[in-house]
Amino acid sequence: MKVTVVGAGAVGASCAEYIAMKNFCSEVVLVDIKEGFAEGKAMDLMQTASLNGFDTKITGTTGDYSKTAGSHVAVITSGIPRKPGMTREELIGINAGIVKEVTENLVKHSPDVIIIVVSNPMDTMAYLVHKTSGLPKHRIIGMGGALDSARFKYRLAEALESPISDVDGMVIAAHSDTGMLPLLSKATRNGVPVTEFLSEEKQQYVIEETKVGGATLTKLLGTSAWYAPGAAVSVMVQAIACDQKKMIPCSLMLDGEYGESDICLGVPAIIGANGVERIVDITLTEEEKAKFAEAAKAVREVNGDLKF
Ligand SMILES: NC(=O)c1ccc[n+]([C@@H]2O[C@H](COP(=O)([O-])OP(=O)(O)OC[C@H]3O[C@@H](n4cnc5c(N)ncnc54)[C@H](O)[C@@H]3O)[C@@H](O)[C@H]2O)c1
Ligand SMILES: O=C(O)C[C@H](O)C(=O)O
Repeated sequence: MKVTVVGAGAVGASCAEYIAMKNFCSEVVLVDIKEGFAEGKAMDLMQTASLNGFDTKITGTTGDYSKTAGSHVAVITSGIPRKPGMTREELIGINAGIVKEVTENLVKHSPDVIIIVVSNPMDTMAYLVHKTSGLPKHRIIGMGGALDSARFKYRLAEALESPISDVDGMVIAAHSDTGMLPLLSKATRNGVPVTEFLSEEKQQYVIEETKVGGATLTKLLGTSAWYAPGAAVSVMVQAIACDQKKMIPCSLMLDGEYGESDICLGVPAIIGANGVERIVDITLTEEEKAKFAEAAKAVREVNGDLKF
């Protein structure tokens, strides 16, 4: 299994590191536009191989996409991250051009590739990849829900004062400060609804902290997060590489599912060797349905700013 990661910055390098450490891929190719940067990151990571005990070969290239030929999976992390006080949507002006160009280069050299889109605003960037790549829809997957769900579980465990391994939960809808939908109604502690343990006030705290999870870290770090995003991508790549048929919320092109069409939004899906094996239709409460529709409306407005 050959994986390309475009953008050797904070998220791209973290993603390459987690993929290598889990030892399920033969090769990871890092690509960046900054001269020598991907080569340097690849060399540094390869010098951890004997220390961390992995055999994955990591190489780097400055924009030579012929080195990515025959990739099974490609992860797009190229583009600028937000600074404190910004929204993800404000990145569209610079990132749309980068994502479009990168997509064209990837597909040219790996026509059978499955693309995982990370660059923000992610739901809109995933939509852009659909509109410009010509790839079938099961081979384009936006990463947001896997990360947001991990943050939801972190906040749930904090509120429950429980180990994170006791907690399960999922976030769907948009990967944005306002459009995220943490499904509190379905979150559990060892199979018991978390609503049985948490006061109304604590439930609201968990929801609000989850939704602004990325903004909170951006304020603390001065740039956006990378460890959990890298780990989330590695889980998705592993689900494809090992045909795990794992249920992961991902931003996918909808065609009537959840009442929406011609938009990429976070929904639960089975991820395996073919990329998206199927979208899972779960029952939402009336309030959740309304919030999903509201998130779709906001993402559609941002999509309207795209020029193809
Ligand atoms: N979807 C998510 O959950 C999620 C999570 C974290 C970050 N992000 C997004 O991922 C993106 C990257 O974040 P980061 O922290 O790694 O930023 P970063 O600045 O550390 O890295 C981005 C890299 O992209 C490279 N790049 C720019 N244009 C390129 C091009 N045309 N071809 C190849 N490489 C190019 C840059 O040189 C840089 O090294 C941002 O847009 C950020 O908002 C998304
Ligand atoms: O918050 C950001 O801008 C980056 C990313 O989308 C995240 O959620 O960490």
